[in-house]
Amino acid sequence: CACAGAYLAWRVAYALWLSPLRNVPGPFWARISKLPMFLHDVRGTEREFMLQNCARYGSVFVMEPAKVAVCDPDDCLTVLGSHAFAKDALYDRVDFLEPNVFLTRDPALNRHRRRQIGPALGLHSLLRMEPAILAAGPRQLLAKWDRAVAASADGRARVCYYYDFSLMTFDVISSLGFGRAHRSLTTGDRRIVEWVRQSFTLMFLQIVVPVVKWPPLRRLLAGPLYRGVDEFIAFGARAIDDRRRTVRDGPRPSDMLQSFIDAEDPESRVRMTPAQVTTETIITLLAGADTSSNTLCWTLHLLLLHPPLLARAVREVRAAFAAGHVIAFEEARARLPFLEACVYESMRLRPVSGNLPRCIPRGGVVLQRHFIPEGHTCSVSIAAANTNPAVWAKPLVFWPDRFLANEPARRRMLTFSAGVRACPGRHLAWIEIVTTLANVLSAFDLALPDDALFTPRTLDAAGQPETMPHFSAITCSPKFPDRDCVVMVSRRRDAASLN
Ligand code: HEM
Repeated sequence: CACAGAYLAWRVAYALWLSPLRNVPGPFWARISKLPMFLHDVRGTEREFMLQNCARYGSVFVMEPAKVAVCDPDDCLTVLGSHAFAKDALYDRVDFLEPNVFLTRDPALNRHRRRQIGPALGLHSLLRMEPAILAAGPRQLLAKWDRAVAASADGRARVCYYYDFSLMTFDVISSLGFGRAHRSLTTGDRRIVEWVRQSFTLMFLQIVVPVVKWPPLRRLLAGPLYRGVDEFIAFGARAIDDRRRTVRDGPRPSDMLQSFIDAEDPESRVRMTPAQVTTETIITLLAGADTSSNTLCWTLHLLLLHPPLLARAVREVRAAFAAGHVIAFEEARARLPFLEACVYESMRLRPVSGNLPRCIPRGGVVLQRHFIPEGHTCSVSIAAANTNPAVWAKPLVFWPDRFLANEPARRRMLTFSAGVRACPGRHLAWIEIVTTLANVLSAFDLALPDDALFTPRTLDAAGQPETMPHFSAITCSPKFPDRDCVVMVSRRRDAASLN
């Protein structure tokens, strides 16, 4: 007890008088221990921690004894802009996947791999894959909702869009990455979804409780997870074998799998091994499926909470496209500026990406006039930067018009990160999100159910419609999707009758 007291006294004395961060503002307990942040992480309230402390202490504050939060958009660009701010050493703890583009902290490997996978994820190449994206994405979703409406007693189906968006985005990336049509949204086959969940859980455990990696304990503590991941990797390897056999006698499909197999780093002329191809495909699923589907959920939720904006988006879609026309991405981009602005605004206000932890490089850095020395870490808070009142007018209001014909505002929105490790999957995400929303608004009328808890009339302290609770882990997702992500769907009426 005496030892614990002495240790605590030393921690307090160090934090208040000796720490290089002693003059940086921040909550008292965060200076003393990592525990407050850890508790926010496990409770999924990291976003609140960042927003509240940014409002209270400013754009740089102490979030752990040797770590600062970065909430000013220009500072975020400084940190994200160069490989000098390497990813946090925590990423090294994950060892069940080959070194890959997402987890690696090595700038050389990251650049090399981005040159290999980049072309497949570029807009031109994705537009060639668009028929497959639309088939696994919006077309599949529309067909499912059509069947639900047809089966309903009164032409109004009650749909939980959280699960449907989630299965749909898994189907899109699985189809492109494993080389055959995946239709879990239609068939209910959740094998790949389960494997992805197991991979996420194992990743989390390896980072937080690294003892699960110790061979005598790994099967005991996390046996099913390791088995699931092994099956996932074997599944990817089979997909590559199958593809090699089929292209021997037939045409080369233009999908992500083929692009990854053929990808060659233009500098080193090196291609990926089959194991690397599988790992990168798994990484795109981990990085790209939940992020895209949760963004769809937040956008639809926000539109349902703002009926005049929803009606405006519907009018725009129906004025631009005839009923029954399946809207493709380039068409949507050219003719649906307001819908696009709604997606930007939802990504700004409800970014699904969490904090991005980085190491302070040699020589340290000055952020908001505070010198942060090397050996410390920082965490870019996308949520706080995207709502920083120094940059954004009415930061907590859902106001899509701010993004209409406003390129500088679009560039300030950090949801896909920025700089050297910015999201390489953003074009695929945009294609999925915009084509899904455009086609849904074209085909169906949407309304909140009578028992909805969050409606345009339930207002928060700032007088804005209160949004559903969320859980921030790797992405920020709805906390009670069965209760809060429900919509009544019916076939479209005349757009003119919408208010
Ligand atoms: C709305 C959807 C998405 C959002 C908001 C999003 C956001 C992000 C963010 C913030 C990062 C940086 C992470 C960090 O530095 O730790 C990132 C990286 C990454 N994302 Fe996305 N992403 C989305 C969709 C996708 C999709 C669809 C794919 C794949 C097709 C993808 C693949 C990746 C990869 C591979 C990285 C790692 C890049 C690197 O470290 O060099 N993402 N994403």
